Amino acid sequence: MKYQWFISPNTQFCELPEPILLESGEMLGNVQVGYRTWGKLNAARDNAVVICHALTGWADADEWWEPLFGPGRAFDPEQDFIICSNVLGSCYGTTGPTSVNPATGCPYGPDFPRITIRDMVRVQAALLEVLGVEQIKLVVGGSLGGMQVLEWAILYADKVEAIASIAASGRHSAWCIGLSEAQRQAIYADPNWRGGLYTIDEPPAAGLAAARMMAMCTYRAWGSFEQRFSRTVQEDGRLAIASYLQHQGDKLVKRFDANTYITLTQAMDTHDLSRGLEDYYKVLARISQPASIVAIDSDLLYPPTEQQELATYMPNAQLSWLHSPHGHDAFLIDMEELNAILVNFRHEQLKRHRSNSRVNGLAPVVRRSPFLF
Ligand SMILES: CC(=O)SCCNC(=O)CCNC(=O)[C@H](O)C(C)(C)COP(=O)(O)OP(=O)(O)OC[C@H]1O[C@@H](n2cnc3c(N)ncnc32)[C@H](O)[C@@H]1OP(=O)(O)O
Ligand SMILES: N[C@@H](CCO)C(=O)O
Repeated sequence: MKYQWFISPNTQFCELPEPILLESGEMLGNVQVGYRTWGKLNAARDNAVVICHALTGWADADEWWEPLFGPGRAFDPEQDFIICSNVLGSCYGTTGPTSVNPATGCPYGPDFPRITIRDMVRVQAALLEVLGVEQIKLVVGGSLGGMQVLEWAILYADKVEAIASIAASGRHSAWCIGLSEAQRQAIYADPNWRGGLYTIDEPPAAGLAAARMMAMCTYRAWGSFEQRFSRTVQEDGRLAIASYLQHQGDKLVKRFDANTYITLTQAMDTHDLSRGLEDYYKVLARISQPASIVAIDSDLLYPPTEQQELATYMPNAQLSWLHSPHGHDAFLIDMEELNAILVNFRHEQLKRHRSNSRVNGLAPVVRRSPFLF
């Protein structure tokens, strides 16, 4: 089987001018970022909307969040300068385990450094610096994207005007870490894994497929599987649910890399907004931007209690419910409902901005410090 990287022809690339100091203390040089933009940066350089993607996502947000784009929708290229970049450590155009390590001339593979959500956000911030963005209207994302959103609010508090974090938590739970570890062990158990030093023609496909099958069960919900598959047996004799999961596993293997899966799930496991700072609840209290916290009522992976906690301790947060039978992945499925939540939040943000401008007079345009943290 041939590995196929799906990097869309629309992807743009940026070589970051400076190395990135990772949270581990390691310097990562020659960082390339794969990204997309829609709309134009305005003269004040303050109309940016940053979209952060989920675990196996990529920069083409107008594909996987297509109904959220357009006039009057959550993201309007006539008004917004919308940016979505592939995360650090991924295999869709940004430096990660499949990239060539300049020190060896070979792909990093398992030697790619351990990274964190903060490292991902610092890479995004460095890209925005290159693009000339001064101020960000909104940072938005679901799942892994939602974790990045929350880190953005803390790391770049002076740049970020509002956030929308969907189906995410402020620190990865034991439940999530346990599920991720089981998925990684499935990859390690594949004889082709070879400590991560597999070849492009013999990847640990069975292990990665099994990991995806486990993950898919956590991205959906009991009711949605019952409704869709029940105990149906297909003409080929397989249970429909088994056949569906096998299909999802095979599909991921054709578009994703096992070392990348390990790198990104390990990064998610480091997620804790309070790491190296102070008490977790005090850190949540620091997030003072207007925040839309979206909970999916059927989410088994990041259950609503986690978003309720975020909204309780973040001083300007509002909790919205995405009612769906589909579980965690509802933010990629029930997009009209999600769009309505985000449109409503953005309208309120605009009203607040206008009434502040009336009270205070128009704020002068101030040249702010660069994005470097
Ligand atoms: C925010 C982000 O950045 S993430 C970026 C977007 N993420 C992704 O695209 C990740 C991968 N995709 C997904 O997670 C999902 O496909 C979603 C959430 C995007 C969409 O979910 P859904 O529309 O419910 O797709 P669903 O889970 O039903 O899968 C449909 C597939 O299963 C197949 N399928 C359905 N039933 C069966 C069955 N019994 N046996 C075999 N295959 C089956 C369908 O034929 C279809 O195949 P295809 O995708 O190859 O055309
Ligand atoms: N379905 C998402 C992961 C869950 O957020 C993805 O494949 O990226």
